[in-house]
Amino acid sequence: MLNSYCVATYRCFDEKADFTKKARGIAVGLTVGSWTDLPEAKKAEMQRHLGIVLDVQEHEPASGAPASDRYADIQIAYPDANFSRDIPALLVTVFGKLSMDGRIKLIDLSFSDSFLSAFPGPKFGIQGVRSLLGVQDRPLLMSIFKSVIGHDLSTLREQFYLQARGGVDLIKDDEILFENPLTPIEKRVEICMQAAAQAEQETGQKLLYAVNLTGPTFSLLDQARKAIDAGANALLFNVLAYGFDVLSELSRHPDVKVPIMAHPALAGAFYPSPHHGISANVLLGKLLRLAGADLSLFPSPYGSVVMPREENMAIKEVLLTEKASDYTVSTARLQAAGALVDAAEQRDAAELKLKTSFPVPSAGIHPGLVPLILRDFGDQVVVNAGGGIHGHPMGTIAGGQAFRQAIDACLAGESLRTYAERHPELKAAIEAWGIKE
Ligand SMILES: CSCCC(=O)C(=O)COP(=O)(O)O
Repeated sequence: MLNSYCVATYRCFDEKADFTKKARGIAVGLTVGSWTDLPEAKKAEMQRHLGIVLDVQEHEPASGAPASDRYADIQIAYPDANFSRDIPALLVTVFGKLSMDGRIKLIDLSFSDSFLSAFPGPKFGIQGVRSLLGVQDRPLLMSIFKSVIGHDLSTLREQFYLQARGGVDLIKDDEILFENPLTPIEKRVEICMQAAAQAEQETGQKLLYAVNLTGPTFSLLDQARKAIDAGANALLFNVLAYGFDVLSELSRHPDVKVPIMAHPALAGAFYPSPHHGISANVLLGKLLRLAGADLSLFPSPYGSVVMPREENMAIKEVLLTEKASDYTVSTARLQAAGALVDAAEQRDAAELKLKTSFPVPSAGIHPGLVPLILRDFGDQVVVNAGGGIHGHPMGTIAGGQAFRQAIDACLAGESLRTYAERHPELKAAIEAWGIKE
């Protein structure tokens, strides 16, 4: 019987393992359990459930490096017949027990067309977010609420207004602001949207406010409805504390009519080790886009909490790509490895049906980093800052303005330093934080 397959790529470290044997062990162990001991008749029956080794690339340690650096990149194809069309089932299949079995990291995932088509992906995507804001021709700017715990609604309103007046396109809640008696979600949305309307009258600029959707899982949809009914036009969600499936269910729900911004809280427990966990491009890229995040936040290579640049570029690539081949594995490749492929289910489509998601490199961002951000990410990026806006020597409004000026300077092809001669807010920001080139 024919089949379709999702493919996991692992980096596996071992000083002396037979990696080909290890790969076969994974392919059989995580699918049918045992193979060589099965009678022939049973093998025929189980064939469509059997994992297949697609590739094993061994890498010996460089000269002078310790033997423990020896590793192999192993690719295994898993039959879709073994799991339901949801992210928990896929993750438990390909990296459930295996994630605890030695020095092994999940470094990539590809999907069959059949699996992919179970996911609508981002409801808005980059184009949808841009249309809501009416901004098509430049990178977006986001500001983060800071010092929100223990403050009341009027303080929050004031903080929101100052951020909005600085010319930011989006404002997000701090991820540590939960449901609380001082600033409950509907009240928070109400006063912040009033401040947004006031600022819009003065600046002519639209704004999205991503309110933090928190609480027990089963009450999240009601919380989202409450926030949206109160006027929320975006949601912030701490995806990894809940799981990808919770995002997936929320984002596809018809009542959730606003973009969802995924916060990376807890991601450091998964991606930074070279030997364990899930790589950043899978965790904060492919899986978030599949689960429906319209925007994905992650640490940048330039600021305070850093992620290596190549990992940032890999996340960007998978959030922005429109090529189906970046998310799928080719039918021919599977067939060459002996897989019994159903070409209609696997399908080699040219274009990915998922909308693109905005990359949001974050943490410790100040105006002097804007040239680097735009060099690496181009126009399809959200420049995001908390301290880099509120900590501006001339205040929060000037903080937003300095960022907008830095973006304008880059788009005009002018250096920040010369642009700053005519823009005091940018000048003050550069004096405070410098420029990184
Ligand atoms: C680690 S990525 C998330 C960034 C974030 O949520 C944040 O609050 C960053 O604030 P900052 O003052 O460093 O811009």
